[in-house]
Amino acid sequence: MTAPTAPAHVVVDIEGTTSATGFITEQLYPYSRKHFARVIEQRGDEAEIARAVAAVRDHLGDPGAGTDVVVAQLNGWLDRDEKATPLKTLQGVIWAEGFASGELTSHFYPDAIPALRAWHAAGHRLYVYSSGSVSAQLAWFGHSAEGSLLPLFSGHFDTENAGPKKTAASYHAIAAALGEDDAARFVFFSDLVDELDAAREAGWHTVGVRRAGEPYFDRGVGTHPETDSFARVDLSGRQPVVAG
Ligand SMILES: CSCCC(=O)C(=O)COP(=O)(O)O
Ligand SMILES: [Mg+2]
Repeated sequence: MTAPTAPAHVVVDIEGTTSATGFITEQLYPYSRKHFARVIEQRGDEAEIARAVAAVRDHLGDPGAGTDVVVAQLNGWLDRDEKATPLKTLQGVIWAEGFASGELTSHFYPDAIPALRAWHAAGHRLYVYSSGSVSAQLAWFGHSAEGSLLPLFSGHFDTENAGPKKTAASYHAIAAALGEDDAARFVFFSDLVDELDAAREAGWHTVGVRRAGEPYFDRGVGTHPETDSFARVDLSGRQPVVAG
């Protein structure tokens, strides 16, 4: 029998975990709202955009829905902060434009980047699993105040390539995509207890990130190990340890 080893795959959520939800809802959400119609009209032939628009029309049960109807649906999801995959896909495309032009920069809690760098330097492989689309993730991590963090990451997962975050099957899908048979080699960081429960059900280690001022702070993280900072998390042992 081989001895259990330290978690090798560190998977992080974005909103409420590496980054402030308020920054995303106050800066990125209005930016996407402003550009939905233009992107659909001007770039609607691109495969990713066409797929997302078709998914909105499917949802509406109206294959001929015009741009105004599609945009109304997108804005409705945005108003309710529903993490619908077509909304997230189109936001990702729009935000990528904003980051590329310099209109947007990403936000990270002060402890996040040093910890990500340290875990990467210690040999852990880092991944993102977020409701934000892979395009959005690439733009976000590619444009931090400290430059691109993308070299730290070995892969990106979203609700399109892995599935919904509150379902254990999605965590199994990520492990399968990475060719990792041992679920205990994963540790997932999130601010949302339902996501942590799903990861735990799949056999992963979990760390609940509970930062003051975040929307899910009062809800707590159930029985998952809890931290208010990445700096308190030690990943050198068989399971993550949060310093008291
Ligand atoms: C810049 S990435 C996009 C953030 C976003 O739209 C989102 O829904 C993130 O949610 P999560 O908590 O799953 O990271
Ligand atoms: Mg989150």
